Amino acid sequence: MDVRVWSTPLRTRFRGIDVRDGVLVRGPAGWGEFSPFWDYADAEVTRWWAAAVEAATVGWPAPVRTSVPVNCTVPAVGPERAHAIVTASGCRTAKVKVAEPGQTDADDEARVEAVRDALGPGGAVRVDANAAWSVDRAAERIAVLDRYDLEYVEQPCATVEELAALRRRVDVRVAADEVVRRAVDPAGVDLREACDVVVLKVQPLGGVRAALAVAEAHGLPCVVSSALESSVGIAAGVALAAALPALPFACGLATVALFDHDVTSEPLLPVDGALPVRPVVPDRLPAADPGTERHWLARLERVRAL
Ligand SMILES: O=C(O)CCC(=O)c1ccccc1C(=O)O
Ligand SMILES: [Mg+2]
Repeated sequence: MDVRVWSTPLRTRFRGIDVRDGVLVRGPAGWGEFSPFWDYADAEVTRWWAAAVEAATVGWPAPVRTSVPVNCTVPAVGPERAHAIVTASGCRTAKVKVAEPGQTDADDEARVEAVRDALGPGGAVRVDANAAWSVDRAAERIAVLDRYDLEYVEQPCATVEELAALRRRVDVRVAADEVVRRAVDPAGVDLREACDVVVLKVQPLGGVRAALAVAEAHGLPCVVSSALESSVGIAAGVALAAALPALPFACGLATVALFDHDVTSEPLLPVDGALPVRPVVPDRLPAADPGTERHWLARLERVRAL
């Protein structure tokens, strides 16, 4: 298998990282991406590797749509940057990071207000708290942020039980992300009382087919989101979104906009708020330094041996 390592700075710090890197592998069906974050242990990333193997060896199920509506992703930046990110994206839906460590409630409010202002009343604003809040805190914060009209709140609390308790107390839809993708058995998690929307990510769930099975098991509306992949990994997310029987919400697949460099001369960036369903050819990999290269090849070797 052809293996290539890539690395790029991010335009804005996201999820505590400033540089994103990973591996692309080529097989008979095309290119696959293996790019688990460095804080994931080997045992947790075998599903990420399975996603790359699927893309490279068998490809993906047939699409039922030709384009995928997407949201722009607004990191924990100030209100002016937030406004500019939304406007530049051309998207009608924005996902705003909130509850970032080191920031205040006022920072979140200013960011969400700026995003609502940039979108106008016809756009959709969702927030992602990445499991930061207790049930009480979440109820309080959601009441405040919903003054700007929220489409949903993603992973406001850490556990399924907390999400269910919160959901009884708020009117805003709840989306489940970490409780699904970090579960030992993502299809087996009992989400019935816990959420209104399920977030699906191709690499953490083990590929497009595995993610489709998770969607079917839960029988809830799904949003496909990225794990901050290069355009090769985003193409797998687009394939999943394009194969889902229903797609009622915009997907979180516009994250190549957060990269300084992509792996291709034709990045999967939104046009009029949507991504096309098309193959991606990695013809312009941003080279990784020798140390990063060695770390990825060693990690890949260890994970393939599991
Ligand atoms: O959903 C989006 O808009 C972008 C993807 C995203 O937020 C994300 C990207 C990498 C790791 C975690 C997350 C997350 O949804 O929490
Ligand atoms: Mg999330």
